[in-house]
Amino acid sequence: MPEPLFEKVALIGIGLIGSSLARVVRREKLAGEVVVSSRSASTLERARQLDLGDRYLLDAAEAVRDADLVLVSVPVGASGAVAAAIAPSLKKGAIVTDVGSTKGSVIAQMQPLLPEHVHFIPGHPIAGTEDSGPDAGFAELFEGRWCILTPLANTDPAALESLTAFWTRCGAMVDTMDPDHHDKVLAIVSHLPHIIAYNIVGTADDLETVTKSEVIKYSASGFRDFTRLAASDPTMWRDVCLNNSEAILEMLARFSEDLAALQRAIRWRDGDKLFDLFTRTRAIRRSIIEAGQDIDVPDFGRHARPASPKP
Ligand SMILES: NC(=O)C1=CN([C@@H]2O[C@H](COP(=O)(O)OP(=O)(O)OC[C@H]3O[C@@H](n4cnc5c(N)ncnc54)[C@H](O)[C@@H]3O)[C@@H](O)[C@H]2O)C=CC1
Ligand SMILES: O=C(O)C(=O)Cc1ccc(O)cc1
Repeated sequence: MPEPLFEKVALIGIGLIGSSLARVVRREKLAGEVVVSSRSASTLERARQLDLGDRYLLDAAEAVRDADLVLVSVPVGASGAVAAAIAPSLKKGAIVTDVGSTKGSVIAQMQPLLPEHVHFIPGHPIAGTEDSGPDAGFAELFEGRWCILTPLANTDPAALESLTAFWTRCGAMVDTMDPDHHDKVLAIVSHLPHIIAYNIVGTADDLETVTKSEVIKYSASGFRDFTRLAASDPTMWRDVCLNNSEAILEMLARFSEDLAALQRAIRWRDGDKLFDLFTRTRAIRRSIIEAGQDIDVPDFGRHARPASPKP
């Protein structure tokens, strides 16, 4: 049987991502002891009912005491407050990591507050759903998905190796990346799609000439796909927008320019232009499927395990 990778793991935040980590850590026996901490007593009680850990503490500072691995899974805007709370009780040599969707801002908030005697290695699993809270998590969430680590200039290679081994045992494939580059890449592949979804669903909701019941009744699958993303957690996405604003605004500017070009092609009945764009974008979808990254998020959370990644 494989050895636990860490003696004590502390989970700060036990929502979709924290609880998925708790479940996979338990299933794969990656830790001798799992300590769960949450800001709210009701969430902590729910985590206890779901049997997500060995101990449950409202006090994050108490939870991280003696922990070898600290996993921070809170909205990115709360990263600084969590770092301030846990800093005084972190064990020498502990690995502190996070799962936040933005990296530059999380590093700016946490790094200055964490003691030099810990290994801070920011991270981001590219895996999730539109649901939130401890009931929403599942052990298979990270299977076949990428986890991006953004080590800092002085990151200890042995600590990076341990964290890489951890994510690999959670089922993920690990890549390392510069934090600024991470924020640019994620702005286009994740943050903009959510913003576009929030916007189109908001526009439909605001229409005067089409009623809300018509939007619901006749929603084609294209619109329904947008509503899934637009149902994502408001706190989390407010924080993503405010904490990666530079990259998001840069990508939105590009997006708006390209949308204006598309609008122009429609107005001037430039069928060739439309056909060329739609052909190019169809090829992207096919490449995603070939790469085995076409996991159907709405289904695998609730009904079935994800398909194994293709080699
Ligand atoms: N939901 C998703 O699909 C993904 C989310 N992420 C990132 O993971 C992190 C957690 O997201 P989820 O688990 O989805 O959120 P969630 O809403 O399901 O859980 C958030 C947890 O953080 C706690 N929390 C909220 N505000 C807090 C505060 N001010 N101080 C301390 N704790 C606080 C909540 O009590 C809860 O336990 C976020 O940074 C998000 O950007 C990363 C990948 C995917
Ligand atoms: O639900 C979806 O389609 C997602 O895109 C999930 C997701 C949300 C945020 C992340 O930082 C990573 C993955």
